[in-house]
Order: sequence, then structure tokens, then C-alpha cells
Amino acid sequence: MTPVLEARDLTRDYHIPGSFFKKARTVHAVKGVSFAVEQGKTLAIVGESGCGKSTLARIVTMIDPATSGDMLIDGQKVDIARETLTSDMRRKVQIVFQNPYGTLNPRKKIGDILTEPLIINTKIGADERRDRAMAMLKKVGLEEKHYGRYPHMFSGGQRQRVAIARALMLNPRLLVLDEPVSALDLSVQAQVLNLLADLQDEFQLTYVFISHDLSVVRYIADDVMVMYYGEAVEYGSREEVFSNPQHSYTKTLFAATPRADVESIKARLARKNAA
Ligand SMILES: Nc1ncnc2c1ncn2[C@@H]1O[C@H](COP(=O)(O)OP(=O)(O)OP(=O)(O)O)[C@@H](O)[C@H]1O
Repeated sequence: MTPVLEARDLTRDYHIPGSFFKKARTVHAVKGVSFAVEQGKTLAIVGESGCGKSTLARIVTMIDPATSGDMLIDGQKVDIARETLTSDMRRKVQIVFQNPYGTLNPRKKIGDILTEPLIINTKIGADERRDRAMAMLKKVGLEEKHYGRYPHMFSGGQRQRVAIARALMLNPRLLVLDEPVSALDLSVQAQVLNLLADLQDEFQLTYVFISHDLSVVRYIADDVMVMYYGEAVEYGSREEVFSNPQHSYTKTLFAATPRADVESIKARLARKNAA
């Protein structure tokens, strides 16, 4: 089966210009990273601050260019330099950030936030746009009455539901989730993770899930990639990586991580695996 996303040897260098006091230098944020994610699966990318997770997320979402390497969506090559990138290709990948409040326009009503991608990218009429937004609100566990409300009228978990709904409005092939639950309380984290798992089941969505939290990754990932100073030091199935970590950094990372209370997620996944 052709993977939804394939990355081959992706690199990203940042050139930091010099000054009177400092020499110019190059930061190798991502160094030759390769991976593939099949439809309906979740790849978790784990690592501590500064390891290159967000840079990789921005490359995969086509927000930032890569310096070299190849990226394919459904077997089709992406212009990673972003010189001839089409909007059709760009809309195949959507992103949800850690802090939805920072990405939801506070002056716009939820209905406008959800219909905006349709206005920009499609010729769908106003009634149909409204219907689709209403349907999506329900899919993410919100209600029709929320359509006319503003982001500040929602809790953090609800705002993240809105961000997920917006990301899904254009039927993307891939969702990049950049620390999507890190800013939420534990119980709300579990609800949002359960929602993501339900949506994945229903729409056969493919996820790249960026996280520093191994207890979350343990329960949502099919495959895990551990990054360290821009390199993928570990890559394999969740079972392989968790039961038999190879790299000394992964071993240290696992040893240092407390187990969070994600029992409801665990139970849900057990049900999913049994089905
Ligand atoms: N625009 C930029 N210009 C220069 N250096 C950058 C830029 N963006 C990231 N970097 C550097 O690239 C490296 C990787 O950063 P990145 O933000 O991808 O890491 P991260 O793992 O996502 O960290 P965090 O979880 O703190 O966001 C870091 O050394 C960072 O300082």
C-alpha cells in the first residue's frame, strides 16, 4: 500500500547571520530524517525541546521549506522548496497547534472560522458551507449553538475541538498534531485524544503526532520516531520502541517519564484492538 506520507532524507538548515560579536553559523535543525505513515495510522514524533520536532512539522505541513530530501503525499512528490507548490497539494495536510487560542482569530465567530477554508479553497455556496460547518461541529463533540460564538467563550478543550474541526473542513489526507493536548488538563487531554482516535476511525485519518509526553504517545501511536539533535535516533512500531529502546537517549527519556493517568485512552485502545 502506498503510504499517505513518505519522507526521505529530509533536512533543514537555518543560517544564522553573523554580527560584530558573533560568527555566522548554521543550525542543522533536521538531519536526514526518513519515515512513512500509512492511511489510518499514527506516527508519533517524540523528543525534547529543540530536537527539531516543530521544524519537521512545519516541513510536513508545507509551511516551511526543507533544505533537501523528498516528501511524497499519496506517492506524489511534494515541492519541498515551496517554489511551485499548488494549493491542492497544500490542503492535503492540515495542522493543529498546541495553543488553539493563538491560532483562532478572537474577532471571528466559530462559524466563520470553520467556513473560511471553504470560502478560500472551494466554490461551495453559503448554505452548503454552513451545513458542513454545523455537521463538523457535531463531529467534534460541539453543538450547533456554538456556531455563532467567539473563541473566548470556550474552554481550552473546546477550543482545541474547534481547531480540529477547522483542520478537517477541507478533508485533508494528513493531520499534523503539534503537541495538541500539552496545554490541557489531564482529564481534558484524555477527552481530546479519544476524540482524535474516534475521528481517525471514522474517516480513516492519518496522523503525525508531535509530543514530548511519552505517556500520551504510548497510547495513541502505531509507530514512534524519537528525535535527538535533529536526527531520528529511533524509529519503529510502538511495541518495538517501548519494549526495546536501542538508543541511549531513548532509554534515558523513557526512564525519566512519569506515567500519566490515561486509563480511559488505554481502555479505548484495548476495545479498538479487540474489535
Ligand atoms: N527560524 C529559525 N531560525 C533559526 N534557528 C531555528 C529556527 N527555528 C528553529 N531553529 C532551531 O532549530 C532547532 C530545532 O528547533 P525546533 O523548534 O524544531 O525544535 P522542537 O523540538 O520543536 O522544540 P520545541 O518543542 O521547543 O518547539 C533548535 O536548535 C532551534 O533553535
